[in-house]
Amino acid sequence: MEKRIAVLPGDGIGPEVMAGCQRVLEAVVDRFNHHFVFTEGKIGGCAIDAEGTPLPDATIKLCEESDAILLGAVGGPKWDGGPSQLRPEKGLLGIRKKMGLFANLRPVTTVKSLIPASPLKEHLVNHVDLLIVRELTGGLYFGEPSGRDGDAVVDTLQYTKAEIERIVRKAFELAQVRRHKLTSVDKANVLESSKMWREIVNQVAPDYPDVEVEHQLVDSAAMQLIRYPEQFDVIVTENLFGDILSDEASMLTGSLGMLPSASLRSDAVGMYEPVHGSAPDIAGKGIANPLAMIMSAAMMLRYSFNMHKEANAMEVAVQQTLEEGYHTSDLAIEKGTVLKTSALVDKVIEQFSGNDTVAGILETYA
Ligand SMILES: NC(=O)c1ccc[n+]([C@@H]2O[C@H](COP(=O)([O-])OP(=O)(O)OC[C@H]3O[C@@H](n4cnc5c(N)ncnc54)[C@H](O)[C@@H]3O)[C@@H](O)[C@H]2O)c1
Ligand SMILES: CC(C)[C@H](C(=O)O)[C@@H](O)C(=O)O
Ligand SMILES: [Mg+2]
Repeated sequence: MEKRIAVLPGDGIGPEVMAGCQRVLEAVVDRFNHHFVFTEGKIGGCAIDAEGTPLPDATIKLCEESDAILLGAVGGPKWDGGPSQLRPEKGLLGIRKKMGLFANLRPVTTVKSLIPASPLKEHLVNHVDLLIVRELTGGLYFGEPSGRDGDAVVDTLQYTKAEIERIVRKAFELAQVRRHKLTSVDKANVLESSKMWREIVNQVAPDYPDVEVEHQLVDSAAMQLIRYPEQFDVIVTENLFGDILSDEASMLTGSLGMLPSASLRSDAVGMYEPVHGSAPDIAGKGIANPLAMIMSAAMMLRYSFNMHKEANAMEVAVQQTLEEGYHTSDLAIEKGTVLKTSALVDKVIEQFSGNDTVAGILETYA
């Protein structure tokens, strides 16, 4: 099956993890006779340098004409301090908005071999498997007015009922196919937007009688994620809270370099982006963890292309590689082997021929 994939590597470690991800994808599709056409576009700092804008028209056109988008990361100190329209991050926010990608799914799953190294191991032995559903095209990131007026500064937190309802319904639907629990996170003791958010969750809840609903205030939820992470199945929350809670939750897996994400709308088109950023402190060293990017591509196979067996094979390959002790230096595995980015990608690819579990998945479905 032919699929057109827009590839936006971006800045810093973005191109490093994207290169690895594409190699794994090519290894997977070879086995299934798919035909993926990868077309590269510029976004973020590299686009500012080349075209004078973080989101060139050509990149928007490429994304609009593609079946799915892979995004590495944008930003870095080189572009800090410029005017706000010339920030790499504007390119990322712009493409999310332009493509209407309102639902950002950020799964957090612990890996067995990483648990012994965690200070939270008592909780992680019960295997944490939660999903943060972050609203992605509204809230403080996009509200107007936003800007400065002399010594005053303003950002606006704005949502419509329709924007809240569509993300809340998406989260309920996801809870229905998981463990039937939804935690809505807000700041309803202070914010009017959160009060409306909570009302809407309660209004639509009767449409999903098989889902248990609870509300948590965001400050307490941040604490609960560390104290008792097994309590969560699906968490739904607004844009900024979701941004912060997902970086926090990444530590349950051992590294920010482990968290993938899918940015979705109502049809099959989606953008797949690791939760992490351009990691300027390690960029260019060849040591970035490519697994978040690789697992984001697995989400693309699942959500945009309906290729569940291929997605399973990619995810199992990643798990097995870690179980065998191979990892990048951001993770701590007892008696493990630290590898550079491209050597770890080689190990993941080897799983497709060498590992019984992955080979089994491939054989069963091929
Ligand atoms: N989606 C995105 O494009 C995105 C997301 C977050 C931040 N950013 C941008 O990235 C730049 C740097 O931001 P930051 O330093 O606050 O966050 P960051 O996520 O880039 O890095 C935070 C820390 O995590 C480490 N890290 C992140 N990803 C890693 C990986 N794959 N492997 C190993 N270690 C990894 C980094 O080395 C760093 O120590 C900023 O310009 C920011 O705006 C972009
Ligand atoms: C770079 C930034 C705009 C972005 C966000 O806040 O959405 C990032 O932190 C993320 O989590 O994807
Ligand atoms: Mg973030």
